Amino acid sequence: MTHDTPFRVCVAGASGRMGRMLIEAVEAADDCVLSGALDRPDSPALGQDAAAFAGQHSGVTISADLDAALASSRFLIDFTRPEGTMAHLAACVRHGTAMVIGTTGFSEAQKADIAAAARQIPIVLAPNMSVGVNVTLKLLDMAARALASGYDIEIVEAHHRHKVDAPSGTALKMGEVIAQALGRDLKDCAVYERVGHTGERAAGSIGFATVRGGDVVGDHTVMFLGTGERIEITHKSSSRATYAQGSLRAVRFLAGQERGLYDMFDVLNLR
Ligand SMILES: NC(=O)C1=CN([C@@H]2O[C@H](COP(=O)(O)OP(=O)(O)OC[C@H]3O[C@@H](n4cnc5c(N)ncnc54)[C@H](OP(=O)(O)O)[C@@H]3O)[C@@H](O)[C@H]2O)C=CC1
Ligand SMILES: O=C(O)C1=N[C@H](C(=O)O)C[C@H](O)C1
Repeated sequence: MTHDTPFRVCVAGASGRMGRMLIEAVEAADDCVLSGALDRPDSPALGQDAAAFAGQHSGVTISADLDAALASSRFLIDFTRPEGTMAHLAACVRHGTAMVIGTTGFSEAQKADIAAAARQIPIVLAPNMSVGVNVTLKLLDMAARALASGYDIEIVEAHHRHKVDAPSGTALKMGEVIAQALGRDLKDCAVYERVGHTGERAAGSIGFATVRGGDVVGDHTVMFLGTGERIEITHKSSSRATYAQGSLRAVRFLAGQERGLYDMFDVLNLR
């Protein structure tokens, strides 16, 4: 698929935290135009101008009419909830619309459905669109290989009080990258909670801890805990703009793809 600029971009979850950030980013980008803004049928935002929250006028009205929005769009950026994304996915396949999916919390079956849809349309799926987090994933791969024995690995993440899934998609991806670097399967070594008489730490496990509160945009720390020393690799987001800018890089990348499932390593040439 190749597309002429400006890229016609529809944003799902238009009145959400990320939806608003994405609408501002699309409006500000020279090579993109906002062609649709979607929200749920019961959303109080329906009928409003998509940029009204910022005191601006985009000329695009927030609607729940998926087919109408996709008919005039070549790309859908979706940061909603898994059930929303799955409904949008089916419609994008019908319309041949490329998708950037930032939603987290998918089940294994939902991930398989996304991979199946990517046989027909191009999709970028990533739990974190920021350049910094994706570079951090590469650092973690290197650290895990170098510290493969003698170091216990724990992943701690913190997010705002409104986040509904845990651990974060980013923390899970960090766990997957580390497990893969160590030749393990995260499913076999992840420990998601500890309470009561837990016994000693299981050798080779990867532990997760979740903090929720306030307006934390997104903090992730991976600890490699050895004897006599520990290494901590931390990424902290201070603005959602980095996720929005990463999403627009994904749109530009998808403009050159016919079909297939990609992630931000593909977009950022980090593979
Ligand atoms: N990949 C990345 O870089 C990032 C990923 N995320 C992920 O993006 C997602 C959204 O985060 P955030 O913007 O903070 O969440 P918000 O709750 O602020 O926004 C979600 C939006 O999606 C809408 N929505 C919810 N359910 C559905 C549905 N079933 N169908 C259609 N629309 C729906 C909401 O509408 P309503 O308000 O009416 O419910 C709202 O407009 C989360 O999964 C989060 O983890 C977040 C930041 C970065
Ligand atoms: O819900 C959020 O806010 C975020 N979600 C993503 C995740 O689950 O990893 C990315 C980022 O951490 C912000």
